[in-house]
Amino acid sequence: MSIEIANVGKRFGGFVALDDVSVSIPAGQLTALLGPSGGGKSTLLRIIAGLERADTGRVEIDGVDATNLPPQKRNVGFVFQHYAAFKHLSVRRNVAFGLEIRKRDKDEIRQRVDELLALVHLEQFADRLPAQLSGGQRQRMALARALAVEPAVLLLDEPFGALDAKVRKELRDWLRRLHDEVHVTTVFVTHDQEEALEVADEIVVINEGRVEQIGSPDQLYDEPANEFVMRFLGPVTQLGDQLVRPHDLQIQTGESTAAGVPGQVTRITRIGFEIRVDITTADGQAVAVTLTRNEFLTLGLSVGDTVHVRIAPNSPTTTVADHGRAPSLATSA
Ligand SMILES: Nc1ncnc2c1ncn2[C@@H]1O[C@H](COP(=O)(O)OP(=O)(O)OP(=O)(O)O)[C@@H](O)[C@H]1O
Repeated sequence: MSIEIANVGKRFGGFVALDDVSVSIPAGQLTALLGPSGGGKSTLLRIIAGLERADTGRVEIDGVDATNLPPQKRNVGFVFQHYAAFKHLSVRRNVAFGLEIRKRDKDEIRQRVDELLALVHLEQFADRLPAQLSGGQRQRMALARALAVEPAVLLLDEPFGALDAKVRKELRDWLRRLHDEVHVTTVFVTHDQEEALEVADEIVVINEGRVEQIGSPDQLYDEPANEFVMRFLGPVTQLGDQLVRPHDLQIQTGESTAAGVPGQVTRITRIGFEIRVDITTADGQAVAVTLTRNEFLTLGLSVGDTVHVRIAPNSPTTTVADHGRAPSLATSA
């Protein structure tokens, strides 16, 4: 089911948490709300769920005005970062909970829970207690429980936030596959740009209560709407007044290649399979370039070499208004 958020505003006392936010989420899509901490992502998710009231604006779910509907009338499933399972109930009973309180038929519940446990790959853990599961398994149980009542919309607030990097990555792949199978309209909150870029069909970048950009991962990466989006989605460096990704810079050596900005290599650092080359331009600007190992070896660079740096054709760039800003390699999040 589709979700339509129109001109939503929310204040906490004098603090503006959401400022005139409008987002259309088509049915069946996997959408990420991405942004820095405190930007308003969770508040927006809670407003969609009905756990929080918007001060202004409208929320429609499947074409129906849900702005004033209580959470239980919205047909949404919700999973938080720190999921509270019933500790004394087995995994099976936890997943069955929503169906039991809806007084569904016993056989129907059993069949549905079996299907769900298979879907989240927890069949062999059905009779364990939540405390006997790993963090990742517990999150999968939480998702099975949220899916049990067949919500029209699944809302996930940093569902993998508390887990270690490897498990997060596994669950990310798994969420993508699950979504491809089940196609329930899903909105998840994350502050991790890699997670959003890898998993989502569409990303809503939210910062300081406002939508900075909405687009597919490719659109955001290739056509960032502004400096904030460019910086937030990955490492950037600055050449002149242009903000650019370090791997979109080209280094040229030799006399005949005067195209580009002259500079001197100040440092060479190997980072895994990439090489980072720090260059100080003739104007004194510090620029970071990343090269593949092969590019680096072909160029045969050493510290102290004089080179020219230029932006590769068709690379995404944004113009930086503030020239005084630190031009070094910076990653957000
Ligand atoms: N109930 C509340 N009372 C007062 N302020 C609140 C309340 N809930 C949220 N806020 C404030 O509103 C802002 C947005 O919070 P929100 O949780 O939506 O951000 P977020 O983008 O989800 O951040 P995080 O990734 O840290 O969860 C924050 O500055 C927060 O302190």
